[in-house]
Amino acid sequence: MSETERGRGPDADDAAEAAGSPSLDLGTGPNVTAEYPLKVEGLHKSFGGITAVDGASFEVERGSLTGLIGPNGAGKSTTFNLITGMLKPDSGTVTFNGEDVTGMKPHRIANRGMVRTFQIARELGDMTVLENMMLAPQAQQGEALWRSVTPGVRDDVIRQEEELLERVWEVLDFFDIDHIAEEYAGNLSGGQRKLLEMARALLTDPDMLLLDEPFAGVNPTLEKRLLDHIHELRGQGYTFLLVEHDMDLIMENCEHVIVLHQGRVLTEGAPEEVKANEDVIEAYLGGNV
Ligand SMILES: Nc1ncnc2c1ncn2[C@@H]1O[C@H](COP(=O)(O)OP(=O)(O)OP(=O)(O)O)[C@@H](O)[C@H]1O
Repeated sequence: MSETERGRGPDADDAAEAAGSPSLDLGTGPNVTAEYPLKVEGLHKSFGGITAVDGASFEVERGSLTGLIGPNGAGKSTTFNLITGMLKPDSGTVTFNGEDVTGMKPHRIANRGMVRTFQIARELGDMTVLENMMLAPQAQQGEALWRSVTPGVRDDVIRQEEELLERVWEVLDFFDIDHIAEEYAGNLSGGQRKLLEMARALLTDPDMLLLDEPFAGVNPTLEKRLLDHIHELRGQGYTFLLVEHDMDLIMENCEHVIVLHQGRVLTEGAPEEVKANEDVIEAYLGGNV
Protein backbone atom coordinates (compact mmCIF):
# COMPACT_ATOMS: atom_id res chain seq x y z
CA MET A 1 0.00 0.00 0.00
CA SER A 2 1.60 3.25 -1.11
CA GLU A 3 1.32 6.56 0.67
CA THR A 4 -0.69 8.02 -2.17
CA GLU A 5 -3.16 5.14 -2.03
CA ARG A 6 -3.58 5.75 1.68
CA GLY A 7 -4.27 9.39 1.03
CA ARG A 8 -2.77 10.35 4.40
CA GLY A 9 1.00 9.93 4.46
CA PRO A 10 3.47 11.38 6.93
CA ASP A 11 3.79 14.49 4.76
CA ALA A 12 0.07 15.03 4.94
CA ASP A 13 0.24 14.51 8.70
CA ASP A 14 2.97 17.04 9.09
CA ALA A 15 1.07 19.51 6.95
CA ALA A 16 -2.08 18.88 8.97
CA GLU A 17 -0.11 19.37 12.16
CA ALA A 18 1.29 22.62 10.82
CA ALA A 19 -2.14 23.80 9.74
CA GLY A 20 -3.65 22.67 13.02
CA SER A 21 -6.94 22.08 11.33
CA PRO A 22 -8.09 18.51 10.76
CA SER A 23 -10.76 18.41 8.14
CA LEU A 24 -14.06 16.87 9.05
CA ASP A 25 -16.29 15.43 6.42
CA LEU A 26 -19.19 13.68 8.01
CA GLY A 27 -20.86 13.36 4.65
CA THR A 28 -18.44 11.05 2.89
CA GLY A 29 -16.27 9.44 5.54
CA PRO A 30 -12.54 8.88 5.25
CA ASN A 31 -10.92 8.97 1.84
CA VAL A 32 -8.54 6.03 2.02
CA THR A 33 -8.55 2.66 0.34
CA ALA A 34 -6.49 0.11 2.32
CA GLU A 35 -8.63 -2.99 2.69
CA TYR A 36 -7.28 -3.76 6.14
CA PRO A 37 -6.21 -0.47 7.71
CA LEU A 38 -5.06 -2.10 10.93
CA LYS A 39 -2.71 -5.08 11.06
CA VAL A 40 -1.36 -6.41 14.31
CA GLU A 41 1.36 -9.04 14.10
CA GLY A 42 2.91 -11.06 16.89
CA LEU A 43 2.39 -8.51 19.65
CA HIS A 44 3.99 -9.34 22.99
CA LYS A 45 3.86 -7.38 26.21
CA SER A 46 4.87 -8.46 29.70
CA PHE A 47 4.66 -6.61 32.98
CA GLY A 48 7.33 -8.07 35.21
CA GLY A 49 6.56 -11.76 35.27
CA ILE A 50 3.03 -11.38 33.86
CA THR A 51 2.54 -11.87 30.15
CA ALA A 52 -0.44 -9.71 29.19
CA VAL A 53 -0.20 -10.07 25.40
CA ASP A 54 1.42 -13.18 24.03
CA GLY A 55 1.72 -13.09 20.26
CA ALA A 56 -1.60 -11.51 19.28
CA SER A 57 -2.08 -11.18 15.51
CA PHE A 58 -5.17 -9.95 13.69
CA GLU A 59 -6.41 -7.54 11.06
CA VAL A 60 -9.32 -5.15 11.00
CA GLU A 61 -11.18 -4.65 7.75
CA ARG A 62 -11.91 -1.17 6.49
CA GLY A 63 -15.44 0.00 7.15
CA SER A 64 -16.11 -2.84 9.56
CA LEU A 65 -17.42 -2.84 13.08
CA THR A 66 -15.09 -5.40 14.61
CA GLY A 67 -15.46 -6.59 18.18
CA LEU A 68 -12.55 -7.58 20.40
CA ILE A 69 -13.73 -9.79 23.22
CA GLY A 70 -12.26 -12.20 25.73
CA PRO A 71 -12.53 -13.24 29.35
CA ASN A 72 -11.25 -11.00 32.14
CA GLY A 73 -7.48 -10.62 31.91
CA ALA A 74 -7.36 -11.85 28.29
CA GLY A 75 -5.24 -8.86 27.28
CA LYS A 76 -7.84 -6.66 25.57
CA SER A 77 -6.94 -3.37 27.26
CA THR A 78 -3.22 -3.99 26.90
CA THR A 79 -3.70 -4.77 23.21
CA PHE A 80 -5.65 -1.52 22.81
CA ASN A 81 -2.89 0.39 24.52
CA LEU A 82 -0.24 -1.21 22.33
CA ILE A 83 -2.17 -0.38 19.16
CA THR A 84 -2.79 3.26 20.10
CA GLY A 85 0.73 3.94 21.36
CA MET A 86 -0.09 4.19 25.07
CA LEU A 87 2.25 1.25 25.63
CA LYS A 88 5.25 -0.02 23.65
CA PRO A 89 5.27 -3.72 22.77
CA ASP A 90 8.20 -5.93 23.73
CA SER A 91 7.97 -7.30 20.21
CA GLY A 92 5.60 -7.45 17.28
CA THR A 93 4.29 -4.79 14.92
CA VAL A 94 1.28 -2.53 14.49
CA THR A 95 0.67 -1.37 10.94
CA PHE A 96 -1.87 1.32 10.16
CA ASN A 97 -2.80 2.17 6.58
CA GLY A 98 0.37 0.46 5.40
CA GLU A 99 2.68 2.31 7.78
CA ASP A 100 4.53 0.76 10.69
CA VAL A 101 3.32 2.73 13.71
CA THR A 102 4.73 0.38 16.34
CA GLY A 103 5.83 2.28 19.42
CA MET A 104 4.84 5.65 17.97
CA LYS A 105 3.51 8.24 20.40
CA PRO A 106 -0.30 8.35 20.68
CA HIS A 107 -0.65 11.80 19.15
CA ARG A 108 1.38 10.79 16.10
CA ILE A 109 -0.82 7.75 15.64
CA ALA A 110 -3.90 9.95 16.06
CA ASN A 111 -2.49 12.28 13.39
CA ARG A 112 -2.43 9.32 11.07
CA GLY A 113 -6.12 8.75 11.60
CA MET A 114 -6.43 6.16 14.34
CA VAL A 115 -7.94 7.47 17.56
CA ARG A 116 -9.35 6.03 20.71
CA THR A 117 -11.96 7.52 22.94
CA PHE A 118 -10.84 8.82 26.31
CA GLN A 119 -12.86 9.18 29.44
CA ILE A 120 -13.46 12.83 30.21
CA ALA A 121 -10.85 13.56 32.86
CA ARG A 122 -12.07 14.85 36.21
CA GLU A 123 -10.60 18.32 35.66
CA LEU A 124 -12.44 18.65 32.33
CA GLY A 125 -15.71 18.23 34.24
CA ASP A 126 -15.40 21.90 35.19
CA MET A 127 -15.42 22.88 31.54
CA THR A 128 -18.44 23.00 29.29
CA VAL A 129 -19.18 20.52 26.54
CA LEU A 130 -18.20 23.17 24.00
CA GLU A 131 -14.91 23.89 25.74
CA ASN A 132 -14.16 20.17 25.91
CA MET A 133 -14.74 19.92 22.18
CA MET A 134 -12.54 22.91 21.40
CA LEU A 135 -9.70 21.26 23.29
CA ALA A 136 -10.13 17.88 21.61
CA PRO A 137 -7.78 18.29 18.63
CA GLN A 138 -4.96 19.50 20.89
CA ALA A 139 -5.55 16.68 23.36
CA GLN A 140 -5.62 13.96 20.71
CA GLN A 141 -3.07 15.28 18.29
CA GLY A 142 -0.59 17.05 20.52
CA GLU A 143 -1.10 20.39 18.84
CA ALA A 144 1.59 22.84 19.82
CA LEU A 145 0.66 25.94 21.74
CA TRP A 146 3.49 27.85 20.12
CA ARG A 147 1.26 28.80 17.24
CA SER A 148 -0.84 31.04 19.42
CA VAL A 149 2.18 33.05 20.56
CA THR A 150 4.27 33.19 17.40
CA PRO A 151 4.12 36.68 15.85
CA GLY A 152 2.57 36.84 12.40
CA VAL A 153 0.33 33.83 12.70
CA ARG A 154 -2.46 35.46 14.72
CA ASP A 155 -4.84 35.80 11.77
CA ASP A 156 -4.24 32.18 10.86
CA VAL A 157 -5.01 31.13 14.41
CA ILE A 158 -8.25 33.12 14.46
CA ARG A 159 -9.32 31.60 11.13
CA GLN A 160 -8.48 28.09 12.35
CA GLU A 161 -10.45 28.64 15.54
CA GLU A 162 -13.45 29.75 13.51
CA GLU A 163 -13.19 26.66 11.31
CA LEU A 164 -12.80 24.46 14.36
CA LEU A 165 -15.85 26.03 15.98
CA GLU A 166 -17.87 25.35 12.86
CA ARG A 167 -16.85 21.69 12.87
CA VAL A 168 -17.50 21.42 16.60
CA TRP A 169 -21.12 22.50 16.08
CA GLU A 170 -21.45 20.11 13.16
CA VAL A 171 -20.29 17.16 15.27
CA LEU A 172 -22.35 18.22 18.32
CA ASP A 173 -25.37 18.38 16.05
CA PHE A 174 -24.57 14.95 14.58
CA PHE A 175 -24.53 13.45 18.08
CA ASP A 176 -27.61 15.43 19.17
CA ILE A 177 -25.77 17.08 22.01
CA ASP A 178 -25.70 20.62 20.64
CA HIS A 179 -28.45 21.63 23.10
CA ILE A 180 -26.13 20.82 26.04
CA ALA A 181 -23.11 22.66 24.64
CA GLU A 182 -23.03 25.09 27.56
CA GLU A 183 -23.52 22.38 30.19
CA TYR A 184 -20.57 21.47 32.40
CA ALA A 185 -19.17 18.08 31.38
CA GLY A 186 -19.20 17.08 35.05
CA ASN A 187 -23.01 17.39 35.08
CA LEU A 188 -23.62 15.05 32.16
CA SER A 189 -25.20 11.63 32.52
CA GLY A 190 -23.05 8.57 31.83
CA GLY A 191 -24.53 8.23 28.35
CA GLN A 192 -24.11 11.91 27.48
CA ARG A 193 -20.47 11.65 28.53
CA LYS A 194 -19.97 8.72 26.18
CA LEU A 195 -21.51 10.73 23.35
CA LEU A 196 -19.15 13.59 24.15
CA GLU A 197 -16.19 11.22 24.26
CA MET A 198 -17.06 9.90 20.83
CA ALA A 199 -17.74 13.40 19.50
CA ARG A 200 -14.30 14.50 20.73
CA ALA A 201 -12.65 11.57 18.97
CA LEU A 202 -14.53 12.20 15.75
CA LEU A 203 -13.54 15.84 15.71
CA THR A 204 -9.99 14.88 14.83
CA ASP A 205 -11.24 13.36 11.56
CA PRO A 206 -10.04 9.80 12.08
CA ASP A 207 -10.20 6.88 9.65
CA MET A 208 -10.57 4.46 12.49
CA LEU A 209 -11.98 4.67 16.00
CA LEU A 210 -11.08 2.35 18.85
CA LEU A 211 -13.75 2.22 21.50
CA ASP A 212 -13.00 0.72 24.88
CA GLU A 213 -16.20 -0.20 26.74
CA PRO A 214 -18.21 2.65 25.18
CA PHE A 215 -21.47 1.49 26.74
CA ALA A 216 -20.35 1.10 30.34
CA GLY A 217 -22.79 2.95 32.60
CA VAL A 218 -25.03 3.95 29.70
CA ASN A 219 -28.81 3.56 29.92
CA PRO A 220 -30.55 1.51 27.20
CA THR A 221 -31.98 4.54 25.37
CA LEU A 222 -28.62 6.24 25.04
CA GLU A 223 -26.94 2.93 24.28
CA LYS A 224 -29.22 2.60 21.28
CA ARG A 225 -28.44 6.16 20.22
CA LEU A 226 -24.71 5.51 20.50
CA LEU A 227 -25.08 2.33 18.48
CA ASP A 228 -27.12 4.14 15.82
CA HIS A 229 -24.36 6.73 15.52
CA ILE A 230 -21.71 4.03 15.25
CA HIS A 231 -23.65 2.21 12.55
CA GLU A 232 -24.25 5.44 10.66
CA LEU A 233 -20.56 6.36 10.77
CA ARG A 234 -19.59 2.86 9.75
CA GLY A 235 -21.95 3.23 6.79
CA GLN A 236 -19.92 6.29 5.79
CA GLY A 237 -16.72 4.22 5.73
CA TYR A 238 -15.31 4.74 9.21
CA THR A 239 -13.73 1.65 10.76
CA PHE A 240 -14.41 0.62 14.35
CA LEU A 241 -12.66 -1.70 16.77
CA LEU A 242 -14.76 -2.19 19.85
CA VAL A 243 -13.86 -3.76 23.19
CA GLU A 244 -16.97 -4.60 25.13
CA HIS A 245 -17.91 -6.97 27.90
CA ASP A 246 -21.52 -7.35 26.80
CA MET A 247 -21.33 -10.41 24.54
CA ASP A 248 -24.89 -10.05 23.25
CA LEU A 249 -24.23 -6.48 22.20
CA ILE A 250 -21.06 -7.49 20.35
CA MET A 251 -22.76 -10.44 18.69
CA GLU A 252 -25.74 -8.35 17.56
CA ASN A 253 -23.76 -5.40 16.24
CA CYS A 254 -20.35 -6.54 15.00
CA GLU A 255 -19.92 -8.38 11.76
CA HIS A 256 -16.53 -9.70 12.79
CA VAL A 257 -15.49 -10.83 16.24
CA ILE A 258 -11.95 -11.51 17.48
CA VAL A 259 -11.61 -13.53 20.67
CA LEU A 260 -8.53 -12.97 22.79
CA HIS A 261 -7.55 -15.51 25.40
CA GLN A 262 -4.35 -15.51 27.42
CA GLY A 263 -2.92 -12.75 25.29
CA ARG A 264 -3.43 -14.32 21.90
CA VAL A 265 -6.22 -14.79 19.38
CA LEU A 266 -8.21 -17.88 20.23
CA THR A 267 -10.46 -17.58 17.21
CA GLU A 268 -12.16 -15.01 15.02
CA GLY A 269 -15.01 -14.88 12.57
CA ALA A 270 -18.66 -14.03 12.16
CA PRO A 271 -20.62 -13.77 15.43
CA GLU A 272 -22.53 -17.01 14.84
CA GLU A 273 -19.31 -18.99 14.25
CA VAL A 274 -17.61 -17.50 17.28
CA LYS A 275 -20.61 -18.08 19.53
CA ALA A 276 -20.71 -21.75 18.60
CA ASN A 277 -16.96 -22.30 18.97
CA GLU A 278 -16.27 -24.83 21.73
CA ASP A 279 -12.93 -23.23 22.65
CA VAL A 280 -14.65 -19.88 23.16
CA ILE A 281 -17.34 -21.39 25.37
CA GLU A 282 -14.68 -23.15 27.42
CA ALA A 283 -12.50 -20.04 27.72
CA TYR A 284 -15.45 -17.98 28.93
CA LEU A 285 -16.66 -20.61 31.37
CA GLY A 286 -13.18 -20.86 32.81
CA GLY A 287 -12.63 -17.12 32.56
CA ASN A 288 -15.10 -15.95 35.19
CA VAL A 289 -17.09 -13.68 32.87
N1 LIG B 1 0.30 -2.32 34.17
C1 LIG B 1 0.21 -3.61 34.47
N2 LIG B 1 1.03 -4.15 35.39
C2 LIG B 1 0.97 -5.46 35.70
N3 LIG B 1 0.09 -6.33 35.13
C3 LIG B 1 -0.75 -5.84 34.22
C4 LIG B 1 -0.75 -4.46 33.85
N4 LIG B 1 -1.72 -4.29 32.90
C5 LIG B 1 -2.29 -5.48 32.71
N5 LIG B 1 -1.74 -6.41 33.49
C6 LIG B 1 -2.06 -7.84 33.54
O1 LIG B 1 -2.06 -8.32 32.22
C7 LIG B 1 -3.15 -9.23 32.02
C8 LIG B 1 -4.04 -8.70 30.90
O2 LIG B 1 -4.69 -7.52 31.38
P1 LIG B 1 -5.67 -6.64 30.46
O3 LIG B 1 -6.16 -5.54 31.34
O4 LIG B 1 -5.02 -6.29 29.20
O5 LIG B 1 -6.84 -7.67 30.17
P2 LIG B 1 -8.35 -7.39 29.75
O6 LIG B 1 -8.71 -8.45 28.80
O7 LIG B 1 -8.51 -5.98 29.33
O8 LIG B 1 -9.10 -7.63 31.14
P3 LIG B 1 -10.51 -7.04 31.67
O9 LIG B 1 -11.57 -7.60 30.78
O10 LIG B 1 -10.60 -7.61 33.04
O11 LIG B 1 -10.41 -5.57 31.63
C9 LIG B 1 -3.85 -9.35 33.36
O12 LIG B 1 -3.33 -10.47 34.02
C10 LIG B 1 -3.47 -8.08 34.07
O13 LIG B 1 -3.48 -8.27 35.47
